[in-house]
Formats: sequence, C-alpha cells, structure tokens
Amino acid sequence: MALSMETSPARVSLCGFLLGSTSFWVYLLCNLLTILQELWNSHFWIVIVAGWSFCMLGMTRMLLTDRQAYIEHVQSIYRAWFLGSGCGLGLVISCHCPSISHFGWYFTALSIFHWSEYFTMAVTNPRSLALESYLLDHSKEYAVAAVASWVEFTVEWFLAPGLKQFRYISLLGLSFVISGEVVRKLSMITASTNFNHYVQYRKQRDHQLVTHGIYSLCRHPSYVGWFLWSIGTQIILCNPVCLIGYTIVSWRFFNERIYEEEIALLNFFGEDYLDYQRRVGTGIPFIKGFDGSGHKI
Ligand SMILES: C[S@@+](CC[C@H](N)C(=O)[O-])C[C@H]1O[C@@H](n2cnc3c(N)ncnc32)[C@H](O)[C@@H]1O
Repeated sequence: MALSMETSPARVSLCGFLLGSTSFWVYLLCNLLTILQELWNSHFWIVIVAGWSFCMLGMTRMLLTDRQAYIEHVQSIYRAWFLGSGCGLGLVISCHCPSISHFGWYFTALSIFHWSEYFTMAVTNPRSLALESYLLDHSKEYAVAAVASWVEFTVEWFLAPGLKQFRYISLLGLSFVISGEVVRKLSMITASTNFNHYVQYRKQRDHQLVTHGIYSLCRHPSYVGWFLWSIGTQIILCNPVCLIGYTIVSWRFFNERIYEEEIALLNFFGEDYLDYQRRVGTGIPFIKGFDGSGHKI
C-alpha cells in the first residue's frame, strides 16, 4: 500500500482503520482455515498480538515507501489505526466471548462511529476536515460519560451478571445504534459542504440552507442520529443508570446546541429559515429550537 503526496485523507484514514482491525481479519482467517483453528483455540491472545504486529509492519512499510506523505498523515493514521483496533477487538469479542458479546457490539459501534465521522467528513467536506473530526476529544463530559458506562457495565456484570444478559434488549439497542448511525451519516452526506462539526457563527460565502432529503423530515437529523446512537449504546449494554443519565444529558446538550445554532442560522438565512422552521420540526422530542422570542421550551 504505497502512499503518494496525492493520497487523500479519506484513503489514508481508511487504510489505518483496516490495518487496525487486523485482529478481526486474523480471527476470520483462523476460523475459515481449520488448520489454524487449533492455534486460535489455544493461543487466543497470541493471534491478536500477531495481528497487531502484522499491522505495525504495514505501517512501517508505509513509512519506508513514502516517508513524506506518511509524516503528513501520521496523526490521522494512528487515530484510524487505534479505532480500527477497537473495531477488530470488538468484533472478536462479539464472536468469541458469548457472555459479553454485547460489549463487543458496543465497542465495535463506538470505534466505527468515531472513525466514520472523520471519513465521511473527508469525503463530503474536506475543507472543514481536521484531526478533531474524529471527535475523540469532543469534550470532558463526553469522556466522563464513556468511562461511566464502562464502570457501570463492569460493576453490574460482577454483581449481577444475569441482569446483563437480556439478548432482546441488547438487540433493540443495536437497532437504535445502527439507525442512529445511518441517520447521522445520511445527514452529513446530504448537507455536504454545509455541514460542520462546530457551529458556525460567521456565514461562509457558499453556505446554503439545506432543506431537502433527510432535512425535509426534521431540521436537525444529525443530532437526531447522534441522540439515538448514544442512548442505543446504553441499551446494548443493559446499563439502566447510564441510560437515564445519557438520555437527560444528551437531551439537554442538544437543546442548548440547537438553540444556539438556530440563532446563527436565522442570522444567515432570515425569512427562509423562519419558513423552514414553520414547516419542519427539530426531530428531537420536546426541543423547539430558537423561535425569535428568546424563549426555549
Ligand atoms: C454539526 S452540524 C449540524 C447540522 C444540523 N443541526 C443537523 O443536526 O443535521 C452544524 C452546522 O450545520 C449548519 N446547519 C445546520 N442546519 C443547516 C441547514 N438546514 N442548512 C445548512 N446548514 C445547516 C450550521 O450552520 C452549523 O454550522
């Protein structure tokens, strides 16, 4: 896999992600080739480490093939590789560890979400692409929420493992996560260059109001997707405390965010945005947005 100066950030990120998920490809290979089945059964971790070493070899090869392009993209490659590893590990846990397979689903979903944020941005709006597009350092609160959900899962799994084994609940959560992910990415693709990870307070010359496609169903589809995705992760994990916490905190976050964003959008698009607000709802229950009166709901 030779990198050239023309290598696009999307391609680099995809390569890093696929290399990172090597542990899963090795797992698949071991399961497909019965000769390796024995090795897999007795040396589970050795195979994972071998997969990761293979991945490091791939990275070194990239470095030797085109050093300048590698250095240019190295920070992105490592993030993508880290997320790919998370995805691979999550898939291996899903397939190989039945009692915590839903934790594997969660870990896979988490890794795919962060990586695909960067990748989709790289494809649809490269001008606004930055390392922050991986959303890994989104906010302190986001990191605390993630750690809280791991702690709740672990504590409950040790204290009452039976309460963590509701397959149908986890499947329901998975359906929330998948639909949330699809809605969010569809919004990014539809809004294209008008989509930005950060609320814009100054109008770019080419910023256009998007009201078609998924934006004709609700005004804030990417937030609807993220909201669904975040509560879905806690349903997958059968985490009752974090489910309530995530629902309240995410709702409050999007309520504030939509309010601020709509003040800016009304400044940008005036009457057109007012008209859009009259026709289409925000998409998140009980969130009204900014109606010009200065009052939230
Ligand atoms: C993170 S995106 C979220 C977009 C939208 N709120 C959503 O949930 O799909 C934030 C950026 O999108 C822009 N934006 C939001 N709604 C828009 C629309 N209908 N048309 C064009 N730009 C929009 C805002 O100016 C802001 O800079």
